[in-house]
Amino acid sequence: MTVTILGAGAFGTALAITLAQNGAVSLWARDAARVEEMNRTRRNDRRLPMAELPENVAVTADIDAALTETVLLAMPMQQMGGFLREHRARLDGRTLVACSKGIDLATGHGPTALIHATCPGARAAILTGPSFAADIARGLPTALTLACDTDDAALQERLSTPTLRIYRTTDTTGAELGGALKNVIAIAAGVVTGAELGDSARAALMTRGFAEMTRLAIRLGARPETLAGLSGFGDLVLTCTSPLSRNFRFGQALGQGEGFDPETTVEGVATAKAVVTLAGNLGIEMPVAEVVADLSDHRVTVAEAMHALLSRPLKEE
Ligand SMILES: NC(=O)C1=CN([C@@H]2O[C@H](COP(=O)(O)OP(=O)(O)OC[C@H]3O[C@@H](n4cnc5c(N)ncnc54)[C@H](O)[C@@H]3O)[C@@H](O)[C@H]2O)C=CC1
Ligand SMILES: O=C(CO)COP(=O)(O)O
Repeated sequence: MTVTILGAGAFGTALAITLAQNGAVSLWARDAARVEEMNRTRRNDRRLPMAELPENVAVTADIDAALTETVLLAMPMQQMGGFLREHRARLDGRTLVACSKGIDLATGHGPTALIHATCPGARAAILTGPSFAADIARGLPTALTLACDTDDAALQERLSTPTLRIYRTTDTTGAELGGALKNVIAIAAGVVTGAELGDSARAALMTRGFAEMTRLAIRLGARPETLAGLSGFGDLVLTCTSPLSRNFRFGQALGQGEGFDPETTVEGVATAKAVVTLAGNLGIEMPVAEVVADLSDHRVTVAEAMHALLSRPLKEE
C-alpha cells in the first residue's frame, strides 16, 4: 500500500480514486456494513454517487490492517479531535495529512495544531485548496496545497497524480486558516445569492471576507502569499461561486429562509463560531464571520445582518 485514507466520505473516496493511479490505497471506514456495501458495489453511493472504485483501492473497517506510514485524515473537523485521541497509540510515528477544513471548536486549533496537540509523536501536514470531491473523482484537473512544517518533496510527489497537481509550502498556519475561513465567507456568499442581493454584493463580501481572513491569519503567524494562493484565495473563489459547495448551498438556504439537511457536512458553521471567539480574544475585527455565526444560529435575520455590515463606521480600505 502507498497511502492510507481514514474516512470514506466524499473527499476520502475521491482521494482514494485519484491516488490509486500511483499504487494500492487503503480506504478505512468505521462502519462495517458500509464497508461491505462499498466492496460489493465498488462505489460509495451515499457520499460520492457515480464514482467507481478502482480495483487497487482496498476498503476495510480494520484500521490496523489499513495503516501505512502516510495517513490521510478525511473526516469532518469537529470529529478529528475525538478520533485522534481514540487512535493516538496506533498513529504514533506516522505522517498524518489532515484533509479537513475548519477550526476545532473545543480547542481553537486548526487541523495540524490539533494533530501536534493530540498525537505529539506523529508528523503533521495538511492537504487543502480548491477541489470538489466529484471533480477529483472524475479525473478533472485540480491543484492543491500541501503544507508541512518541514519541507517534504517526497510527500508532495507521493500525493500528486496525473490529474492532481500538488504545490508545497511550510506555512501550515496559512494553509489551514485559508481553508477554514473561506467556508465562512462561502456561507455569506450563499446568503447573498439566496436572498437575491446581487452579484455586486457578493463580490464586495468576497473581497472584504478575504481581507478579514488575511488579517486573522497574519496575526496568527501566516504568510500573506499563502492566503493569496490556492488554499486561501483559490478556494475562496471556488466555494463562493459554485452551487457544488455545501457551505455555499447552506448559505443559499439561509438566504431563502429554507431549512438544510442536517446530515450534510457544512464546516463553516462551527468555524464561524470558533473564529468569533478567537478573533474576540485577539481583538481582531471579523464582521463577516460574526454575521455568519449569528445567521447560522438564527439570532439575526438577513435584513439585520445586511444592516449590521452596511452601517459599520466608514474607513480606509
Ligand atoms: N467534499 C469535498 O469536495 C471536499 C471536502 N473537504 C474536506 O474534507 C473533510 C471531510 O469532508 P467530506 O468527505 O466531504 O464529508 P462527508 O460528509 O462526505 O464524509 C465525512 C465522513 O467522515 C466519516 N466520519 C465522521 N466521523 C468520523 C469518525 N469519528 N471516525 C471516522 N470517520 C468519521 C463519516 O462517516 C463520513 O463518511 C471536511 O473537512 C471537508 O471540508 C476538502 C476538500 C473537498
Ligand atoms: O472545500 C471544498 C472545495 O475546495 C468543498 O466545499 P464544501 O465543503 O463547501 O462542499
